[in-house]
Amino acid sequence: MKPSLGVVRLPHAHGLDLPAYESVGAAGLDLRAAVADDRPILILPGRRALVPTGLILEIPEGFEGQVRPRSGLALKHGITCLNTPGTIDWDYRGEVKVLLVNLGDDDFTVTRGMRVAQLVIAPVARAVIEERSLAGGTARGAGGFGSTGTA
Ligand SMILES: O=c1ccn([C@H]2C[C@H](O)[C@@H](COP(=O)(O)OP(=O)(O)OP(=O)(O)O)O2)c(=O)[nH]1
Ligand SMILES: [Mg+2]
Repeated sequence: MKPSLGVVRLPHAHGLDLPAYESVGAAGLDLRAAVADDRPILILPGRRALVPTGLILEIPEGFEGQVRPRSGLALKHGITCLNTPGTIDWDYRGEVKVLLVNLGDDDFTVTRGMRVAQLVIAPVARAVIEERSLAGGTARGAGGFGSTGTA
């Protein structure tokens, strides 16, 4: 069964489309910038900006929201999410915001309604924490960071 995602639109998101899957198989819902028409956000190269979505989400317990970059913005403009994937906890009831960073060479302007990121709703496991002393060995052991070779 599909989880239902509650979406509350704050006043500055009125008139903007709700997050939507842009194709039948899209994993992510595109998130739009809820900046005012006359207050676009300018992100200079190397700088970051917190972009409001104007949305409060009610994510069902047992799920999380992952705020991920859009590949088109990354490829064309070097715009990505700094803390990718951003984590939206199911119990968060503040406005969802997108932390963009400009890794490109040019200024980038975020305008009202621009699709700046995408939100993936994913199941999340919460572990029971048990403190232990290390018991069983594994073939990998402590090998990592390329220990299995490069080719
Ligand atoms: O890209 C993001 C990442 C987080 N959040 C919100 C929802 C999330 O539930 C909350 C906390 O995020 P996170 O746990 O990543 O940040 P923190 O630095 O650990 O803050 P906190 O101490 O509030 O958990 O901030 C966003 O709106 N956008
Ligand atoms: Mg946290």
